[in-house]
Amino acid sequence: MGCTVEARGLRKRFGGRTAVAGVSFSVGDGERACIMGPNGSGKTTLLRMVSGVLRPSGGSVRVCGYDVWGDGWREARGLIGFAPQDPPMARRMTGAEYITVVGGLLGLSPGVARREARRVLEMLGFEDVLGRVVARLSGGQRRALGIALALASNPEVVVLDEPGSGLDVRARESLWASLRKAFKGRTVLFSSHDPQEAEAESDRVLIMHRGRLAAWGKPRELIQRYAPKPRVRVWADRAPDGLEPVHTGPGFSDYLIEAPGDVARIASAYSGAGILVERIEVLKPSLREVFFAVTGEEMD
Ligand SMILES: Nc1ncnc2c1ncn2[C@@H]1O[C@H](COP(=O)(O)OP(=O)(O)OP(=O)(O)O)[C@@H](O)[C@H]1O
Repeated sequence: MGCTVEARGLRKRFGGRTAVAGVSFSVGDGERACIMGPNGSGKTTLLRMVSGVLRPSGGSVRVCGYDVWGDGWREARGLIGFAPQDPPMARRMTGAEYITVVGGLLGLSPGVARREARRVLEMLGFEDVLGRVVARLSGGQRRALGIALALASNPEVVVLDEPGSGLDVRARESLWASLRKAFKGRTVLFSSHDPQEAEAESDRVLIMHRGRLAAWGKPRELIQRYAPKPRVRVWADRAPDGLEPVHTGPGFSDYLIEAPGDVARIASAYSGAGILVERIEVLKPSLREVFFAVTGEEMD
């Protein structure tokens, strides 16, 4: 199970606005790729184009060798399961009706759609949503229903738009524990705002910034390439002269730790200047630092 996804020069314009500005990447058979980026950077637009839901303004995407927006669309669509961040659902339907009606639009028989969706929902611990009315479901429960539908057709490629968003840490961990089982062997693309989630759950990370690909690679390689050194963040209402921060924000300054003793040297520069330090934290190299290094912006 599983197959490759290859995007070449994918572009999307909405009126005069460019949402995705020529993005190329490939995800190998059975790999899990995470698309990271701030709000509005083009993640959803990219995932919708890859899934065959939104027609690109230019470029191409192949899934298992089939051209999603060309003559292979029928085969490609049958191989992809897409779970939008906020799946459109009629509020008066029950979860089970949603699965059979929308599953039917995707070509699934009612029996297969219900059986497979129930199997996935049991794995996710959300089987009770089938008997409940959509209007009474939480955002997380609706997302679970969307994910169950995406997996019901037993797709080779699974595309999930921010599966973990809006969930607290514990709910997100339990969702991922189940997703890992449900994914087995499949090629997966998902988007996330969370660098920790990206690092833990993906083999490759694609960082989007203003519709472009700012960096692409394995998490460890990206960290090694863009942010190999730890930083120390000092929280104080001002910074002393003579130290060179790599980054400053409201109430804090960041300094690179380049040699043993740097943290003590920085702390004593603050105390020597008579500045009261509220807190000092060491930021280990992570995708958060990579994101900052390649885009010049902090992840939210
Ligand atoms: N249907 C649309 N019509 C017009 N503009 C759109 C449409 N969809 C997206 N955009 C614009 O395209 C850009 C990228 O949006 P997109 O939703 O892909 O970003 P995103 O990275 O997924 O953001 P978020 O993290 O907030 O979900 C934004 O400027 C957005 O306003």
